[in-house]
Order: sequence, then C-alpha cells, then structure tokens
Amino acid sequence: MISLVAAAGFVVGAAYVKRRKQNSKHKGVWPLIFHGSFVLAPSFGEVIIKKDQLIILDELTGDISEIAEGGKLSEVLKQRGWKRSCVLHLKEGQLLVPGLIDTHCHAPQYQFTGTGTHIIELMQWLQHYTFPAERRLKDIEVARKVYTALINRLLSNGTTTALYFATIHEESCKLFADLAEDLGQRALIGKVAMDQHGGEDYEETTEVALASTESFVKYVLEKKCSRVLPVVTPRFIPTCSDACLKGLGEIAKKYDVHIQSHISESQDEMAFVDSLHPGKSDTEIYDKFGLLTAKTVMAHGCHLKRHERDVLRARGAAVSHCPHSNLFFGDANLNAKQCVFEKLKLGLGTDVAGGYSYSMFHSIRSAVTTGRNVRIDFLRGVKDDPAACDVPVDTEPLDYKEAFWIATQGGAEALDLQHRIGR
Ligand SMILES: O=c1[nH]c(=O)c2nc[nH]c2[nH]1
Ligand SMILES: [Zn+2]
Repeated sequence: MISLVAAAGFVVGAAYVKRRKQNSKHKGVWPLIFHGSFVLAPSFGEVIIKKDQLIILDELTGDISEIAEGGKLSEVLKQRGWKRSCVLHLKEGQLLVPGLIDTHCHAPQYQFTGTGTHIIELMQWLQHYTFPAERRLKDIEVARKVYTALINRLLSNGTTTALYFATIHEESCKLFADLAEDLGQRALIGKVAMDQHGGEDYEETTEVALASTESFVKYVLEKKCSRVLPVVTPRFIPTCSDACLKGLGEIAKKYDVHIQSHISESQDEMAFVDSLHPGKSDTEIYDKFGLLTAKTVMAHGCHLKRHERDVLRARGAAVSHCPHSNLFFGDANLNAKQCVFEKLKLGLGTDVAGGYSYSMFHSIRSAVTTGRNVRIDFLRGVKDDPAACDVPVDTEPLDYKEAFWIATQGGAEALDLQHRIGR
C-alpha cells in the first residue's frame, strides 16, 4: 500500500505564510484547506485512512487548526470568509500523509548518494569517500549548492523533518541552518565535532571542536525559529577524544539541546573503539560523558546488546534505524520490532550516503525487507544474535504499517517532538 501513497509534501509554518505572501500572484496555489483523504499511523501497526476530510490551516501560522468532515466545506468557508480558491482538492488516488521524518541523514554526503556501495569496511569508506566529500563544503558556495539541492529534494519526497549531520565547518553549517529556515523544512542540524582520526585536513583541535560547536548552537538558538534546532554532534567514538566527548556533553546540557551520533554500527567500528577504550562499549562511553539523554538519537545500533539497549531506554535515548547502511556496512539486521517491544524509541533514517537513497519511502521498504532477514537469522539459528530477542520467532516480521509508523510517529518520539509532528 505504501507504494500507492502520494506524499503531498506541503510544508506549513512561518515559511508557509511568507511564501503565500511572496507568491501573491499565485495565492490560489497556497491552500488554507486540504480536502480529500489522509492516512496516519496512530500506533505501532495501526494505519487509518480517513476519507472526505478537511484539513484546515491557521491563516497566520500555517499550523493545522482544525479537521472536519468534507460535507462542512461551505460552512467552514463562510465562517472564515475564505474563497473557494483557498481549497486544494486532492485527486482520486492521492493521500495526504504526515510529513516523513528522516532521523539520520548526512547532508554533505548527498554529493555521492548511490555510489560507493561496493563491499568496503566502514572506516575505509569514510576515508575514501566521505571525508573528501565533506571537506569540499568548507567552500561556502559549494555548501550553498549542496544543501539547497538536498533540502528541496527531501521536501519534494515528503520529508518535512530531518535530523542532519553537516560537516566540521562552522560557517557552512550556519548557512545550512539559514537555508533550512528559508526553504521551510523542519531541520535539526549538527555541526560535526571530530578531533582525531579524521585524516589530513578533516579534523579540528579539541578547543576548536568545542568552541565552534558552542558558537553554532548559540547561532541557531538565537534565530528563535522553532523549526530549526541545533544538535550537538560527536561524529562517533573513534573520531572524538575523551576531552571532546566530555565538553560536548557539557554543551548539550548547558543549552538543553539535541545530541546525535553513531552507536555499535559495525564490526570494524567496534574493534576500533575496543583498541582505543579496551573493554568499553560505545554505550558505556557515551553514557559516561552525559551524551545519552531524552534528546539523543543514535544511528544504527544494529550490534547493540540487550543490556546496552536497556541503558538507552532508561536514559530516554532513541535509535535511528538505517536499514540500507546496516546492510552495506553493519553486516547486521536491526531487529526493529524487538526494539519497539522493548519500548526503545525508534525512528527511521535514510543515512545518506551510507544509504543509497534520500527517499524515506525507500527506507520504509528496506525496513520491511530487512525485517525478513531478522527472521531468516532466527531460522538459521544465528549465534550471538546481536539483537538478542524475546519476540517469538513465529511473530510476523515487520510489516509496512509498522514501518510507516516508525517513519512518522516513531521519528517524532525519537526526536522528542511528538507534541508537534508525526500525525
Ligand atoms: O554510515 C555512516 N556514515 C558516516 O558518515 C559515519 N561516520 C561515522 N560513522 C558513520 N557511519
Ligand atoms: Zn551516519
């Protein structure tokens, strides 16, 4: 059914009003009422389609102010003094869905999406493809081009909210925040911090990593734009010293902002962490530095042990399920259903460009496909199952309704924004 869903991808909020004004010639194309069918996933596994409905927007803010039966259209227009041109009637077969929420996307990596998918270990892939591509965004004009193209591409594919990794460059990260605000996407943006193992030209000193993170956080908060938020972003344990992680934990606490990173993502990443911190897991290290909070989203987690997931849950931290890249680099299938059963917060991510597509519809499909692999793992009796599981083997694998929930309401909860978005 997901393939039939047309994501209308309309963005509402302050930018909506601004654009309505700017496009005064075309006022009719910026509707105040959507009339048609809409679909939502109010709980895990439940999808509801509501037919012949009116979604009525607040004229000033662009927020949804009311939902009513289609039969009330004339009455609603009369009450508000609005013309019929304010109404957008969805066509037969079109469905309006809640904005899709991408909880893990590396914006600068949009440059090489869909390539670099041959068999290569994560650490090599980073050195070979990722860091050179990210380095290019030091140039503000390259950054403008890449970020503008990506935001527009995501919006036109129905992704109205995204949690982004940017690069280590403070100025181009600030530009990214400006662009998100102007283009009307809800964006949580992290200036990447890394003070070791970035290779030539792609790491900062600890002092710069911390100072530029704090400066970026302040810049975004000072916008007072509720749709654009700063995120404290240690790239992952191997590229951050203890001093860096400690300082980042302190900044996140001081400004009460979101945190994102990668956790237990692949065998070579975990081996690298073990060589740097013998006997310690990613979870223990992040936790020690106060980086697991109710506003934390950790990507991948496909190798997390049950007791580590318990720690994340206890802190209110979320996992971003990135089915494509788990397949390409993680060599493991995240048991998404088990995570939800454990009440671990779970969102869905494209992981551009570890994932080969910017489309959340692709991620939804891949979540369903890799859910089948989880079952195959069981049937084969995979030992040391990284997702040690108490969902019975005969439970149906993750289905499209559940994946759609993870991509909408699950993502909203993962970002601690369930009061604003997701439904
Ligand atoms: O998929 C990934 N993409 C990245 O850019 C990255 N950095 C650390 N770990 C990572 N994993
Ligand atoms: Zn990532």
